[in-house]
Amino acid sequence: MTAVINENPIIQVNNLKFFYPGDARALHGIDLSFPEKNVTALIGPSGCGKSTLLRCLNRMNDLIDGCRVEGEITLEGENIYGKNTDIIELRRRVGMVFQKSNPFPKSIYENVIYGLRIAGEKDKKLFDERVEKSLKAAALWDEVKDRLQESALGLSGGQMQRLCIARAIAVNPKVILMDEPCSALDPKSTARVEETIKDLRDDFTIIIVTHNMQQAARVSDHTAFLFEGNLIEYGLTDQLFVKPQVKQTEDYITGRFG
Ligand SMILES: Nc1ncnc2c1ncn2[C@@H]1O[C@H](COP(=O)(O)OP(=O)(O)OP(=O)(O)O)[C@@H](O)[C@H]1O
Repeated sequence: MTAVINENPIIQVNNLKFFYPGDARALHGIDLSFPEKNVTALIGPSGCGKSTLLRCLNRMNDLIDGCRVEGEITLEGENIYGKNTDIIELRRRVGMVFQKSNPFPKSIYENVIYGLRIAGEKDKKLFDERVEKSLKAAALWDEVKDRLQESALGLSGGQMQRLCIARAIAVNPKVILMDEPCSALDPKSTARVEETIKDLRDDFTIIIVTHNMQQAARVSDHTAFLFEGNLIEYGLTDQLFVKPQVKQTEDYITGRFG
């Protein structure tokens, strides 16, 4: 199914096909546009291609030897699979938060400014500003402001995940990709991260993969439902969950399969 939501799209996916090594096709020609400063959820049963699609958006799949991409993805109008794409700059503009938080064995402060340091930045005043701003945006500042020089590994699981969000924010991305960011968290930490995601939509475009349909319904503005490498339905989250247009979507969200 082709779905286009022309509400200031920041990313456009055009006829995207993705093949794992051995020509195993995981995406069969996806057309989808992600509106700016919105939260879009990718849902669907295990193996439907959610993570593959997400990882195409900042070329994380390039790390897999022998994979192949066909079609086009544009970020602010530019083809990210073009010959002249600077991958490091692409991943600065399209950051990523993983399923399992992955803070570095460094201080909280150093974790947040990590991306700035590797980009060659040395300005201490800018570091200080960026640490405060990013931790505030990730709703972690109040909990850590008095122990910024302590190891990030001493934080709780939920705090570590919000630190990873702060680390992604610190390099001023346009888009933040999140792959099951709450799946390793308890319900209270999940609620904090979900609140954070909702707050971030004022400044960033968020694309989140989730197995949890309640979570998609709580945090996202738009939802895309994938099945066996195809986009089945895409629309406003409220409409998709209340009045799905396609029988397969209805069957999935009502728990008939999945
Ligand atoms: N590195 C890989 N090499 C080969 N095939 C892969 C690889 N990663 C995923 N696949 C296959 O691609 C298809 C899509 O996988 P993907 O991980 O994108 O699905 P998903 O919807 O995110 O699933 P889940 O919800 O279980 O994480 C599956 O058939 C999967 O087995």
